[in-house]
Amino acid sequence: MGESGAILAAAIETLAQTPGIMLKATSSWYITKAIGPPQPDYLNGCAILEVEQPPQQLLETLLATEQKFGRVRSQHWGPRSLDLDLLLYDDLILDTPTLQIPHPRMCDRAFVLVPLAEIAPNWTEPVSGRLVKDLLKDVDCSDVHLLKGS
Ligand SMILES: Nc1ncnc2c1ncn2[C@@H]1O[C@H](COP(=O)(O)OP(=O)(O)OP(=O)(O)O)[C@@H](O)[C@H]1O
Ligand SMILES: Nc1nc2c(c(=O)[nH]1)N=C(CO)CN2
Repeated sequence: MGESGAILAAAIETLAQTPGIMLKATSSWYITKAIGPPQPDYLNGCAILEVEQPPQQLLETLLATEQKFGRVRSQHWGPRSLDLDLLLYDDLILDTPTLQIPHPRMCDRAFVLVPLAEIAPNWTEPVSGRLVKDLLKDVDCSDVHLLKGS
C-alpha cells in the first residue's frame, strides 16, 4: 500500500546504512498480481546483502525496518506497506518457530523467483538442491511484469 517504489527504495537504503550489512545487489522491481485475498498489485524485488548479523538478528532488523515504514499486520496475506522476507542465507537450512530458512514458500512464488533469478541465478536453494534459475522454469510467470525504468 502507498508509494511502493519510494518505500522499497527507502527500505533498501535503510538496510544498506545498517551496521554489519553491506548491500551487494538489487533486482529490478516487478509489478505482480496479489496472491491471497483480493487487493491491489504488489511491487516485488530482491536484494543480496552481505551481513555480519546471524540469521535471527537479521530477521529482527528486517522486522524493525518493516515497522519503520508503517507495517501493520491485520489480514493474513493482506495488503501491506512493506514486507521484507529472508529468502536464503548462504546454504543454511533452519527451522525454528520464528524463522525458517530457506523461506518455505519461495520455490512456488514467481514473484520471488523472477527477481531472485535476475541477481542470483546460480544460487542453490538448499532444501530442493536446485538452482534458482531452474526453479524459475517450473512456475507461471504470466502475472509478473517488469516495472520499466527500475
Ligand atoms: N524466512 C523468513 N523471512 C521472514 N519472516 C519469517 C521467515 N521465517 C519465518 N518468519 C516469520 O514469519 C512471521 C510473519 O511474517 P509475515 O507476516 O511477514 O508473513 P507474510 O509475509 O504475510 O507471509 P509469507 O510468510 O507467506 O510471505 C515473521 O514475524 C517471522 O517470525
Ligand atoms: N504478488 C504478491 N502476492 C503476495 C505477496 C507478494 O510479495 N507478492 N506476499 C504475500 C505474503 O508475503 C502474499 N501475496
